[in-house]
Amino acid sequence: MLGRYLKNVRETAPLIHNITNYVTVNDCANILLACGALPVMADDQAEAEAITAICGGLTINIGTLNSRTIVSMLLAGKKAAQLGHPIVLDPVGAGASPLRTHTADELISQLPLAAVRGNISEIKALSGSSSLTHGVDANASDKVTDDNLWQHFTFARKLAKAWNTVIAISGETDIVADENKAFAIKNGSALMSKITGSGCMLSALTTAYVTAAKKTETSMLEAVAAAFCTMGIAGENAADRMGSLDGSASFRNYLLDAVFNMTEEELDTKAKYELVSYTDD
Ligand SMILES: Nc1ncnc2c1ncn2[C@@H]1O[C@H](COP(=O)(O)OP(=O)(O)O)[C@@H](O)[C@H]1O
Ligand SMILES: Cc1ncsc1CCOP(=O)(O)O
Ligand SMILES: [Mg+2]
Repeated sequence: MLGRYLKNVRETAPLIHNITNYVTVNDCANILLACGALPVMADDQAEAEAITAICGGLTINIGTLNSRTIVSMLLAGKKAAQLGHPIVLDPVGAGASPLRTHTADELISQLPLAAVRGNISEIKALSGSSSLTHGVDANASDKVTDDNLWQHFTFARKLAKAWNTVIAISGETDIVADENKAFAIKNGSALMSKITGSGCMLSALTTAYVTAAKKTETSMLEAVAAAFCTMGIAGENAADRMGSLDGSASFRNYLLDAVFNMTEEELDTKAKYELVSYTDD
C-alpha cells in the first residue's frame, strides 16, 4: 500500500525548497533527485519567499542554523503556509544548545508543519521531557525498543495532537504518528548511523513524499511512513551491496543508488511495519 506514494513522487516530480545545513546539503539535493523530485537550496532572506513560491514543498533543517538563516526559515515558512505548501522541520541538535531548542520551538509554534522529523533525543528535548541529545545524534539511553514501544506510541500521539502535525521519529525502530494512528517501522541498517546525513536525507525525502501526497490528495501520515520505509529499505539494499573493502563512503553512494533504483513493488513487499489505530482518547 505504500508503493503508490513513491509513484506519486515520480509522477508529480515536486520541486522542493530546502533551507538546510552546509554539512549534508549535497546529499539532500541528490536524494531528492534520486527519488524523482527536484531540489533547490536557497537560504538568503532576500530570496527565501520567492524561491518558496515557485516550489511545492519546504524543508527547514536547523543543522547549521545562524541568526541570518533563522530569519529566512521564518520568512519561507510563512510564505509556504500562505500558499498551502507542506513544510517538514528537521530539528537537528535540538536539546544540544538553547539556540537550537528555542529556534525549533519558535518554528513549531509559528508554522503549520506537515511533519517534524528527528531522532528520539531531539523530539524528546522539544517535548519538554528530559533528554540528553548527543550533539546531532540520539542518546543511547533514549532508544526506542520493543519493551518501550507503547510508551513511545503514546508519546508521539500526544505530541502530534499538541503540535497538529505528523511526528516522525527515526532510529533502529522508527515511529510515525498522527493523533489517530501510528506506524512502527523496522526497516534500515545500523550502517546508516555510521554516515552523517541519513537523517537529513530522510527529512528531504519526507518533504518530497508529503508534497506529492498533497498534490494527489493522499494521506500525509502514509506518505511520511512511505518515505521512512523507502529510506530503510534503501539502507538494507545498500548494506547488502557492501564488499570487503567498502566502508562508509561507499555505503553513502550505495544508499543514493538504492533510492534511485527503488521500485513501487519493492516498497510494497519489503516494508516492515506495524500499524496501530487508537480507539480511545
Ligand atoms: N541502528 C539502526 N538500524 C536501522 N536503521 C537505522 C539505525 N539507525 C538509524 N537508522 C535509520 O537511519 C535513518 C536516519 O535516522 P537517525 O540516525 O535516527 O537520524 P539522525 O541522523 O537525524 O540522528 C532512518 O531511516 C533510520 O531508520
Ligand atoms: C554533523 C552535523 N553538524 C551539524 S549538522 C550535521 C549533520 C547532521 O546530519 P544527520 O542528522 O542527518 O546525521
Ligand atoms: Mg539528524
